[in-house]
Amino acid sequence: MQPIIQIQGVGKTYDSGFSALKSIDLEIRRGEIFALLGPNGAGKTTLISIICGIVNASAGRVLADGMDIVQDYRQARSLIGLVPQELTTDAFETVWDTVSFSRGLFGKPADPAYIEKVLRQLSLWDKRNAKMLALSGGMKRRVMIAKALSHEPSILFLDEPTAGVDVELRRDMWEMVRGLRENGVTVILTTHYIEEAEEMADRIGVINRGELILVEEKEMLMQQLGQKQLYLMLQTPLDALPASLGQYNLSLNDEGTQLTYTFDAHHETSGIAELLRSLSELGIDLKDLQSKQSSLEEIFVSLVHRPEESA
Ligand SMILES: Nc1ncnc2c1ncn2[C@@H]1O[C@H](COP(=O)(O)OP(=O)(O)OP(=O)(O)O)[C@@H](O)[C@H]1O
Repeated sequence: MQPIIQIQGVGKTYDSGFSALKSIDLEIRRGEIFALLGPNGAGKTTLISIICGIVNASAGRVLADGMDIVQDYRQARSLIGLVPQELTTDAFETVWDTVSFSRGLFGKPADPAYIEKVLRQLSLWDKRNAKMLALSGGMKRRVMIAKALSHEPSILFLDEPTAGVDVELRRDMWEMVRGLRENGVTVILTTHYIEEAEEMADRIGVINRGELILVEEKEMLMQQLGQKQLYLMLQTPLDALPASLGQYNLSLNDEGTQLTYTFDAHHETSGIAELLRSLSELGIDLKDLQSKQSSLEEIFVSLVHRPEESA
């Protein structure tokens, strides 16, 4: 199946001479949730803006459902909904008018039943006659999503959708994004919340300093990273690991004062209970213990802070 978005050799050098994107090649699959993860200034917004026709690429091309976003701009753009980072609405307009007007901008005939459905989905129905200025920040953000969905796009871009929103709204957004995917909408979100990518995405792309440094299935990433460590601080230092603990994946550190037990976080039984029993049988007393999950965060941090780049 043809990818819904094909990004081919896309580069961007701003007028200032700053090279924000090097040469990006990426294909977005139909119906997936793709998270573009990267630190501030990595180039996420620039890439999205190019795909949405807001910023011109300096090199390369982008196809949306096979259509060139420059040559076939109108057709390609009508497939795309964009929820930008900044809230841009007319303060004195009502929610209903704002969202209906957006639909009109794409040349779609009015469809009050569809607008109602979107507003209800986003828990905005009760607020339909409220003026934008009277809404809370979270509600305004919901309106931005409603606007982006108003013309029934098959691709939705969410640029930092949950930056600065409360936990409840974040959950609602995730719920909504999943609902959209069930209806066949492809969702591309940018985030620097690793938790968000972990929770939502089918695939993850990591972008740093204008380069796409990794694109991977989330499950694969999590499997590779699905290790957990348990640190056991000992009352009395050990000279060496007792032979009877050989069955456990253990290492002795910090001059014999700490045992590190590594286990598979996805395995049903961690082996922790047995290990603690074995230690107790050997008379090894613990001062403290701590567990740590190796997470997407770690791979992300290690990827974006590669030693050769920090030099
Ligand atoms: N119009 C512009 N002129 C010059 N440089 C720009 C312009 N717009 C963005 N940049 C620079 O390009 C780089 C990438 O910016 P971009 O907004 O794409 O990053 P981002 O990954 O979306 O970051 P954030 O998470 O902070 O939104 C940054 O260094 C930014 O300062």
